[in-house]
Amino acid sequence: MSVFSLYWRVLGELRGHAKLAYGLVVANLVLAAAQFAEPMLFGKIIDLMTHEQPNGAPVGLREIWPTVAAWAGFGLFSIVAAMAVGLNADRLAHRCRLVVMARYFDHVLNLPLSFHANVHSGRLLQSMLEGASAMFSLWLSFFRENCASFIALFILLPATLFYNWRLASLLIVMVGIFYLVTALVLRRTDALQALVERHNAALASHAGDAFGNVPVVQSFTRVHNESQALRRISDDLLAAQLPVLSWWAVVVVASRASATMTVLAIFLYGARLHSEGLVTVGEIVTFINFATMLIGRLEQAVGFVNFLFAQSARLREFYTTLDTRPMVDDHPNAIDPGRLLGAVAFEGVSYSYDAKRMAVRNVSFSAEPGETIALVGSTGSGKSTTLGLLHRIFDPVEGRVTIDGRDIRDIQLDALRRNIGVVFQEPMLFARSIEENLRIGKTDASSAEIEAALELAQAKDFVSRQSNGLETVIGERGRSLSGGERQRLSIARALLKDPPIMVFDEATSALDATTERQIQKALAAATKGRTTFVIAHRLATVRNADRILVFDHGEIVESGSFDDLVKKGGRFATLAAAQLLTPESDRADSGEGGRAIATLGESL
Ligand SMILES: Nc1ncnc2c1ncn2[C@@H]1O[C@H](COP(=O)(O)OP(=O)(O)OP(=O)(O)O)[C@@H](O)[C@H]1O
Repeated sequence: MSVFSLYWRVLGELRGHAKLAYGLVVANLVLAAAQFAEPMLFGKIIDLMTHEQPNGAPVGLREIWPTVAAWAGFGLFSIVAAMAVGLNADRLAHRCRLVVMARYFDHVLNLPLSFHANVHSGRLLQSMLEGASAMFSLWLSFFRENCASFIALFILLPATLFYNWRLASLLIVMVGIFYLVTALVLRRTDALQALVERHNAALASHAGDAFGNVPVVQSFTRVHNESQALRRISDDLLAAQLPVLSWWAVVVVASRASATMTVLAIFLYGARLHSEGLVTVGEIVTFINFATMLIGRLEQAVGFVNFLFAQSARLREFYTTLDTRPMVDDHPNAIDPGRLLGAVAFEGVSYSYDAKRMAVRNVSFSAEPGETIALVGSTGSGKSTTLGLLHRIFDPVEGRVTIDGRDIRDIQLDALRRNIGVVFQEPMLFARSIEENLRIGKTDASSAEIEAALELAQAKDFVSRQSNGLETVIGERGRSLSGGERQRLSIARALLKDPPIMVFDEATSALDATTERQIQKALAAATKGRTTFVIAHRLATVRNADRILVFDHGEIVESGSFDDLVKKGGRFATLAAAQLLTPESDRADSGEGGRAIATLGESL
């Protein structure tokens, strides 16, 4: 998108307040005309004062006061009108800034997880704030300055030809030269400005990345290296920025020089025309005022173009996100089936992230309501992708997923997700109170329901130990809680939602043995009466699953109950042997993890 079509789109954002916006444009037109009338009336006053009366007496105040009064009237009107325009423009810009921010916020929250997997959340926040504030400045400058400048340059400047075409031609030549110099500088700086923006983005993303990984930076003693890397980017940024600044300095010098030259030319040419009786002194004064005013407008216009180019990368990034369409969307005939029973079937499902390699290939299985299905297999074998297809993070490229016999693409997305509770590997809690975090599962949950969910999730004790109980605010991503406490809260949250289908995506993999045992109890409660899918690396945790699906390279290579699979002596049996049947070697190999497995192995 070119810079000017970008600007056009930014102005188009005002369409929600079209009446006020058009009113401000008309007010600008009137204001620009009044500002042009002032020098003309001033020139008239000079002419009246220098015009001798027939009796040779000097012109008195009586002869000139109506013109002076009109001049003062226009001046006063301009001040009041400019104030009214400024105030309303300010209000409009503030209102619209909040509107576009809210639109961006809603849109980003609706974008699929596959989009969020590839974009840094800090970058999205920055883009929302910077994009909206760039728009705010552009709207404000449009109504306060650019609209009046546009009218002055394209309507009133040609109109001066009717006033005195000779002096008007000088003004037009000056504006023409100014335009050429600016266009040249824009051409020269276009590529450089793009480079500046690239370095700016690199600077922001490097800093964001480092801030997000402070523990790693400190423990790996990388502070110096990270600072050095930031300085290198800063040096590149400065190297690209300096030539751009030099070119814009050329514009400033050219504008000052052309201002002085134009005033001088009007003065000299005007003096010659005056000696030939072709202009009056008042007209010369009028045109000198015109020139000064136009130069002011041109300087404003250059400042604006410079600002627009500098903001273009931010605006593009803002609109790129806003234009990203969710890959999964509601089918026009999609329905809300209410609460589902939870009979899930995958029928020949395949999915590819990059349209080259299949992450999941021809996966078929079914689960009756209330059954527990475990997905196991080596890392990267397609387990999370398979379950992502169940709650429609993305849609299959082949095959279909059904619930209660209905293709999930025929179910409204909100309705589908209301029926599926997901406990993520990373608990993902909000920097809000424990209660607010739990209520995300069910906004209108009663105190008794909250208590019951906490009890089932084995979370009641630690919550009551918090300084403010349920009111305790748990910090960014729940950092003031331990990993196990966070995980139990996320299970309680899912339990409050009370969906017929539950998905546990490696919910216990990062926990110690004691916590894992507590969470196992919570999981057992959470799965009762629901169709449950569990991704697990520790096979002890899926001992009681109704069916285990063993994944390899995106395909199901074995399926059956724990005992059947162990008896079969295939891939699962090998994995189980490594984890459960040789606890001694595990103990030696993996310390605490080994002990956990051994303990669980014994309990099986
Ligand atoms: N967002 C993504 N973009 C591109 N490829 C992806 C993405 N997510 C996963 N993949 C690829 O798809 C394949 C399956 O990944 P998936 O996460 O489903 O495996 P997994 O069995 O759940 O692994 P793990 O046990 O390590 O979580 C892998 O090769 C992975 O690299």
